[in-house]
Amino acid sequence: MQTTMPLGLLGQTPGLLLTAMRAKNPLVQNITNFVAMNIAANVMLAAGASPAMVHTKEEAGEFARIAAALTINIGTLSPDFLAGMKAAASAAAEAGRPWVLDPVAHYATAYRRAALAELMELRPTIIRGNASEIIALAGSQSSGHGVDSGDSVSAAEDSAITISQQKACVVAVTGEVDFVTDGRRSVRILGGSALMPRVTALGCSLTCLVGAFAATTDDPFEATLAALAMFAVAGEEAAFTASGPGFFSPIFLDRLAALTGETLDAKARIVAA
Ligand SMILES: Nc1ncnc2c1ncn2[C@@H]1O[C@H](COP(=O)(O)OP(=O)(O)OP(=O)(O)O)[C@@H](O)[C@H]1O
Ligand SMILES: Cc1ncsc1CCO
Ligand SMILES: [Mg+2]
Repeated sequence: MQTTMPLGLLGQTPGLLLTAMRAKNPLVQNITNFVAMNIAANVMLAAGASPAMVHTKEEAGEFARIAAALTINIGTLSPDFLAGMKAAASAAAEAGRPWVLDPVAHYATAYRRAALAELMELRPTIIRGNASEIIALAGSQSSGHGVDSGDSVSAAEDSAITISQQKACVVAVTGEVDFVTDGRRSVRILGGSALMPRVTALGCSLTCLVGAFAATTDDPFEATLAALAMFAVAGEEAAFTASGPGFFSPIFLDRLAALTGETLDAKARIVAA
């Protein structure tokens, strides 16, 4: 691991957590969007987790009591999805399970803004978004266009720290260089590929994978760091052979599946922020 972080800051390295995650094969409930459902499930299976896309209000709360972690993504929101999200997040919190929020384009419409405010009341363990989403979540002016970011991660770092301290949660901002903070510890993760934002729903899939790691350790900061490092290394490796976004997707799945804990720790580039 190429890290300048003081060793004492990391209890479990991303590689150790990857090995532990695969051994556990955690059942993760994902209430995600229609665009992401298939790719996110494939990403999780390739990485070594057990995804279940269960969202309707009649069963989402009941299922959250069975699952080891829950992820919620507002990308293609509807009243039924929102009711399922609220039931599941409440049940996860009651059962002491971690839940991860992906606030896709929450700034775009009044309906999304109101829904996100309701979900924030249910206290996510981890929030993962792109730079525009995190800047807007802190109440600042962002330049997002639809679901895509128009801001740099570096411009979102202060917002991420503010949110993590005010809401007592881990916040991850992804982009060319990722940033993760729990309000006390902050790191940047280098790697990935410029092809990744040209394939839809990889960020949404990463949110689901964060859930799998959050089911593996009691430290949501280290869980988030491990999932982001796994994407960074597999993405960088996939880009060596991918000719464009089309072939990147299947090669990326193969790299996720082939990545060992040892290789992850050897190749991860994590820098204290
Ligand atoms: N320019 C880039 N260079 C390297 N990696 C990148 C780049 N842009 C994004 N990534 C990586 O792509 C993954 C998805 O992050 P991104 O910020 O694109 O999510 P997102 O905008 O929420 O995506 P979506 O909404 O389409 O799911 C992360 O692992 C991130 O590190
Ligand atoms: C393209 C798109 N539209 C709503 S959600 C989604 C997936 C990427 O966020
Ligand atoms: Mg997104």
